[in-house]
Amino acid sequence: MSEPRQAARRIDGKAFAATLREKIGKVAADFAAEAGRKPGLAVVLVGEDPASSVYVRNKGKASVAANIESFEHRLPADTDNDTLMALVERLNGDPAVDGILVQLPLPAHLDEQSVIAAISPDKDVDGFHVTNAGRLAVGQSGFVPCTPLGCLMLLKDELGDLSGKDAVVIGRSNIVGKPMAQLLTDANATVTIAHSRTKDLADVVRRADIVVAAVGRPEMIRGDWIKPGATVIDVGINRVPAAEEGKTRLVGDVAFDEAGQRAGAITPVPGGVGPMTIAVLLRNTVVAAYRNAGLELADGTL
Ligand SMILES: Nc1nc2c(c(=O)[nH]1)N[C@@H](CN(C=O)c1ccc(C(=O)N[C@@H](CCC(=O)O)C(=O)O)cc1)CN2
Ligand SMILES: [Mg+2]
Repeated sequence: MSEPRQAARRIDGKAFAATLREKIGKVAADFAAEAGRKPGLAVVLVGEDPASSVYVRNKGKASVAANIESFEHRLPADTDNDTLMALVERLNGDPAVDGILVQLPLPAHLDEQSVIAAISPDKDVDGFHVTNAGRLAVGQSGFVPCTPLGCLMLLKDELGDLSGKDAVVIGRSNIVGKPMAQLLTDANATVTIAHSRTKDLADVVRRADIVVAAVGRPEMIRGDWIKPGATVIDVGINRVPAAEEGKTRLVGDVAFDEAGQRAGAITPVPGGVGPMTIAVLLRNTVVAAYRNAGLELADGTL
């Protein structure tokens, strides 16, 4: 008779992010002592989307706690492209601002791509500018999008060397799936990118030692798709109706309870990948500050 399986280890992204933020705070203080000013992060929010408002507020609070100057710009929902571009241009030229972030999604009448393109690549701490996407693709140093870099940090902490591991990334967005696949490839994993047209997705996932789910569909990845012992990173944040009338709850793209019976380790939602996004944003901002000030930050410090 086979032994009942041990439940998967829960990868505590919240705790990992807290430790990282503390380290970033110390490096930011060192920067301030050397440069005579704190690193600066400008966050731009257009409109009043409730979730975006919370994320922007959290970014501001996390910045201040990590010795980073926070510049918050809240613009009305009917802001036009020219006004937004003029603000981005002003921030590009502001020496107190090391990082610029425009909170997404933007209202539908604004063109996200042209706004991202207007941000100076050297202040693009989200890593969304084509210049930074290109730098990542060809192995030059630039800014890497926060969510996939946070996932890589959790994976390395959990597994150590990723060399030769079979990894599947489910989702091919410019913000998560594509950069995630690039980072895993650079870490010498063997990477498959799966998406909505992938045939026999369950079988593709069953071969993987590492599963990164970033599809935006609640609990789509089922427990019996998971190879026993695999490491599962769930990027999904989906709000679904809760059992109690009128309430909602957050779930990932992975059916957590099922997958937790087979995985070796798994990130929860909430408390897994989400908190890493903001911690890595602060990290990228401090790195930007050192670069923009022409100061040396030793490799591997952050
Ligand atoms: N310009 C950007 N826009 C957006 C990004 C981004 O990285 N840059 N990412 C998301 C939103 N986001 C940060 O902006 C973000 C999302 C979720 C979390 C997080 O910590 N989530 C918690 C749960 C939160 C909740 O209870 O609702 C978790 O997963 O534990 C942080 C940041 C889209 N836009
Ligand atoms: Mg649009």
